[in-house]
Amino acid sequence: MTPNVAVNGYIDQAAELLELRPGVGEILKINEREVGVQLPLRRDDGSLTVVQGYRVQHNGVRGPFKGGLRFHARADLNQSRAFASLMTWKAALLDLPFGGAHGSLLIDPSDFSTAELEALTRQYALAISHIVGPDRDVPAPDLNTDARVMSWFLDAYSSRHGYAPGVVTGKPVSLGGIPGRDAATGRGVVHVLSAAARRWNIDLSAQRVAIQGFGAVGSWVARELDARGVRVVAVSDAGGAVLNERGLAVPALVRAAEAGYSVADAGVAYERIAPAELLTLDCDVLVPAATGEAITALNADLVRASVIVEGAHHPVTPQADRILADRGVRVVPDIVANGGGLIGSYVEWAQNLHQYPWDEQRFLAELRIRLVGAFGQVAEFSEQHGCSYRQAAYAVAVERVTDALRLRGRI
Ligand SMILES: NC(=O)c1ccc[n+]([C@@H]2O[C@H](COP(=O)([O-])OP(=O)(O)OC[C@H]3O[C@@H](n4cnc5c(N)ncnc54)[C@H](O)[C@@H]3O)[C@@H](O)[C@H]2O)c1
Repeated sequence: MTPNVAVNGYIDQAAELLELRPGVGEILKINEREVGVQLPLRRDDGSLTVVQGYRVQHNGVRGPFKGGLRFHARADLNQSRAFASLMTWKAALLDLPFGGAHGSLLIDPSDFSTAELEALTRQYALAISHIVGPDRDVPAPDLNTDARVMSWFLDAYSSRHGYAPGVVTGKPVSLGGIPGRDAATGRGVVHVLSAAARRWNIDLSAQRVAIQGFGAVGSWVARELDARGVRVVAVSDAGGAVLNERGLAVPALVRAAEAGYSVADAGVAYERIAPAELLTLDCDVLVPAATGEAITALNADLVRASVIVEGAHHPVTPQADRILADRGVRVVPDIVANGGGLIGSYVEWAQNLHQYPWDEQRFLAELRIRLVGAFGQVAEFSEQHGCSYRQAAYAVAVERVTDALRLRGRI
C-alpha cells in the first residue's frame, strides 16, 4: 500500500467518525495544485541533462502551504502527494496556520557536484516562484536537502521578488533561521512520550527505550531521554545496531555518529544486533525514527514494546496498525509525535514575517506547550469516541480543515 493510499484511508476513517456529509471526504483528499517542472542543466563536464521536479500543494484553507523539498532518485509524485496531505493534517492538528505541500527533484545528489546542485536549486526556485512565497507556499529541508539548499532557494526567489526570508524555513541562523531547530523534532517526540506516560500512569524513568535510526530525529530522542535519566537500551542506523540492557552511553554514540561512524562502530563494547532485530526487541517503548513502513504486517506480531511513538513519517502501515491495536500496543501517531519540526518552521516563519527574533528558550517553551496540548486533544477525542490515537489525531485535524472549508463557503 502506498503512503498516499494509507493517508487517504485515514481521512475516510475521520470522515466517518465525524459523520461528514457525502463528498466532503473526497474534497479533503484532492490537491489544490500539482506542478511538474523540467529543469535543463549544463553539467560540469559540458554535457546536457534534464531533471524532473514537482511541487504538490494539498489544501491551503488554513494558511500558506508548507512542506519539505527532497532530492531523491526514487522520489515521485505519489510520494509528494502523501507527504503534502500528511502536512495539512499535522499543521491542523498542531493548530498552525499552514496547509500541506511537498516537493522533490528526482536526482541522486551524490551524482552531482555542489555547483550543479546549486544551479538546479536556483532553477527550481525560479520555475515555481509564482506559486511559492511567505504567504503562498514555504518549502523546508527534507531528505538530502539542508540549510545550504534553503539559502540558495531564498537567494534565487529574492532576486525576483525582493527580500523575503519567510519563503523557506530551515535556513542558517544568520539568514533568519532559529537556534534549536535541529533538535526540535527529536525533543518534541520526547515531550509527547512524556505526556503519554503521564496520561497512562507509566513511570518513564523505569522504561527501556529502543530507537530505530540515529539521525536528526533519533539521535535527539536519545539525547533528550538520556538527559532525563531514561534508559535507552538499543539504537540502530543503516550500518548496524547496538544493545545494552543496562543502558547505552548516548554521548559516546552521538560523538561517533557526528564523526561519520555507524553506532555499531562506535568503539563501545555493546552487543551488536541486526538493525531489523531492534524492532522486535524486548523493550517497553519503541521509537521508529528512520524510514517509512518499518513495521508492517510481517513484523507487527513480533513487536514486544507496549508503546510505539512514531518519530519517522508513516513508520507503521495500516495493516500493522490494526495488528498492534488488537494486541493492545499503544501507538502515538506521527502527525502528533514528530510535529516538533513543523513547530520550529512556524516559529522561524513567524519571526521572519515580523523581523522579530525568538530566543531559544521561548521557542522550546512553544514546542512543549503546542505538542503537549495537541497530544491532550488527541487523547480526549480517543477516549470520548473509543477510537485509536491515530483515528483521533486525523479526526481532530480533519474537523479543523472542514470548519475552514465550511466558513469559506467551499462546502
Ligand atoms: N528531521 C526532521 O525534522 C523530521 C521531522 C518529521 C519527520 N521526520 C522523519 O523522520 C525520519 C528520520 O528523519 P531524520 O531527519 O532523522 O533523517 P536522517 O537522514 O538524519 O537520519 C536517518 C537515520 O536512519 C538511519 N536508517 C536508515 N535506514 C535504516 C534502517 N533500515 N534501519 C535502521 N536505521 C536506518 C540512518 O542511518 C540515519 O541514522 C524520516 O522518516 C523523516 O521523514 C524528520
